[in-house]
Amino acid sequence: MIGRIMSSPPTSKPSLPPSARARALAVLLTQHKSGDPLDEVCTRLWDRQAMDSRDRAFAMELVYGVLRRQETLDWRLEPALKKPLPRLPLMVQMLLRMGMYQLAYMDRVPASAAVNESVNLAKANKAQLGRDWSGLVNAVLRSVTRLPERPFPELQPDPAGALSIRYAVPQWLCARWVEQMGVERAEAACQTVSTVPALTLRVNRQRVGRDAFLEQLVGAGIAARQTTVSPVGVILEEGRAVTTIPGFQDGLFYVEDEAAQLIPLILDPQPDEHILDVCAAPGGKTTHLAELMSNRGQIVAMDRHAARLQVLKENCQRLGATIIAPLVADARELGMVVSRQATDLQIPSPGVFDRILVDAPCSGMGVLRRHPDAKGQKDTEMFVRHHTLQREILERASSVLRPGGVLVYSTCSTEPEETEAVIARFCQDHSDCVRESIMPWLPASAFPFVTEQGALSTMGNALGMDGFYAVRLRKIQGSL
Ligand SMILES: C[S@@+](CC[C@H](N)C(=O)[O-])C[C@H]1O[C@@H](n2cnc3c(N)ncnc32)[C@H](O)[C@@H]1O
Repeated sequence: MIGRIMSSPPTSKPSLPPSARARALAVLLTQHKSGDPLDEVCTRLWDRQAMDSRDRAFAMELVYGVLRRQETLDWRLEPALKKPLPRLPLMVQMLLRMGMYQLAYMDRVPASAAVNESVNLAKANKAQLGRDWSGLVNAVLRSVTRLPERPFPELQPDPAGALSIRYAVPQWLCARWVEQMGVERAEAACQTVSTVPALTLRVNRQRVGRDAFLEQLVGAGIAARQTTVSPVGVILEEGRAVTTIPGFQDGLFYVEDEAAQLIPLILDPQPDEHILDVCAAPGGKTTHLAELMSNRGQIVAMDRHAARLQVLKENCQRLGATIIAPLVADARELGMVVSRQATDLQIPSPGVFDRILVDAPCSGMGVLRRHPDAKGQKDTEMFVRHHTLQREILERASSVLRPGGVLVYSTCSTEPEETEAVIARFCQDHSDCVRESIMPWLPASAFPFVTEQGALSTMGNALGMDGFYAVRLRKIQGSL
C-alpha cells in the first residue's frame, strides 16, 4: 500500500520523484501501522531513492512536527470536523494533520500550498482510499484558516487535559506528572517534550580542546556555543547532517545530549582501572569513559544486542577509544559471563571491577522529544516492567564490583519506579553498598539538578537538556 504511494506520486507526471509531502505521508502511515521507530522508517523509505537534501529536510520537519504536535493539531482541527478525526481513514487523518501542521507551525509555507498539497495527495490516492476524500480535506483545512484562532484551555480546572492539548503530551502522562510534581513542574516537563532538541556534541578531548573545536566550527561558518553545565559540550545553533560537521571522520566529537555527558564524570574513572560498562551500546558513555582514563586501563563494554555493539565498535574506532573490550551478553547473567570470560577479557579475577556503569534500559521518558513516535506506545505498566529488569541488572552488576569500588546507575528517565524505587530497594537489600552524593564530581552549574538524596535529576530543566537520572553507590571496603 505504502509502496504504491511512493511509486504513484500525486502529480500528472508519473516520471517525477515523489514530492517531499508524499514521502512524509508514506513515513507517517508506515510508522503508524508498523510501530517501528521513526528514524528507522525514514531511513528505510527514503534511502531507497535519491532525495534532494532540501526535500529531505522538509519531509523530516513535517513528519517529526506532526508527531510531536499531534494532540495539539487534532484539537485545532476539531471545530472544523463534523465527525471525530479517528473515525476518518488513517490516510485522511494524516493529510489533515500534515496540512494543519504547515498552517500552524511552518511560517514559510503559504496557507494555500499547505491546503492544496494535502488536497492533491488525497486526490492522488483516491483509488487506495476507495473514494475521493479531497473535498473533505479541502473543506476542513480551509475552514481552519477562516476560523478565529482557538485559545488554549486554561490550566484550571483540568490541568492534565489543558497540558495535553498545549504540549501534545498524552493525557495520562500529564495527569501522572501533575500528581507527582505539581502543575508548574509538570508544565515544564511537558514543554520539554514538545521542543525540538538542539544538536549537542561532546568534544573528544583526546583529540581537540573545546575552545579549539569551537574555533574550527566558527571557521567553517557554523554558529555554536559552549554547553552551560557540561564542561565538554558544544551546542550548534542550527541542526545539520552530522557527517558534514568538520572533524566527524577524525573523531573530534560525539553527538550526545548535555545531561548524558555528565554521567561518566559522576563515575570518575581513573587511568589503569578496570571498568565495566554494563549496558554500553552505542558507546556514548563508553568512549567518554575511555577519554577520561586517557586510554589507559580497560573497559569491558557489554550489551545484549550484537548489532548495537557493532555500532559501539565503530564509534570507538572513530573516536580512538582503544581500551574497550566489547562483550555481547545479557547483564542478567553477568556473574557467570564474567567468570567464563575472565581470561579472554584479561580481568584479573571475577568480582574486581573498580568501577561499574549501569546505564540501564528504561522507558526513555526523558528523551521523548527525540522520539515523538514513542509517545503513543508508552503506558504505566511499562514502568513496572522496567523496574524489574533494572533491579535484576543492578543486582548482577553489583556482584562483580570490588569492595571500595564505585557503581553509577543512570537512566534517561526520571520516573520514580525506574529511579529512586530501584535504588531504595537495592540499598535495603545491600547493607554493603552506600549512596554517595554526586556533587563532588560535577561543576557547580550542575548543582541545581542535584536532588535532596544526592542524585542527578534533570527532568523539566530550562537548559534544554534531556531528562536524566543518576545515582552514585560505593561498596564498603572489607565487604565481600
Ligand atoms: C540506555 S541504552 C545505553 C546507552 C549507552 N550507555 C550510551 O551511552 O551510548 C541501554 C542499552 O541496554 C541494552 N540492554 C537492554 N537490556 C539488556 C540486558 N539485559 N543486558 C545487557 N544490555 C541490555 C540495550 O541494548 C541498550 O543498548
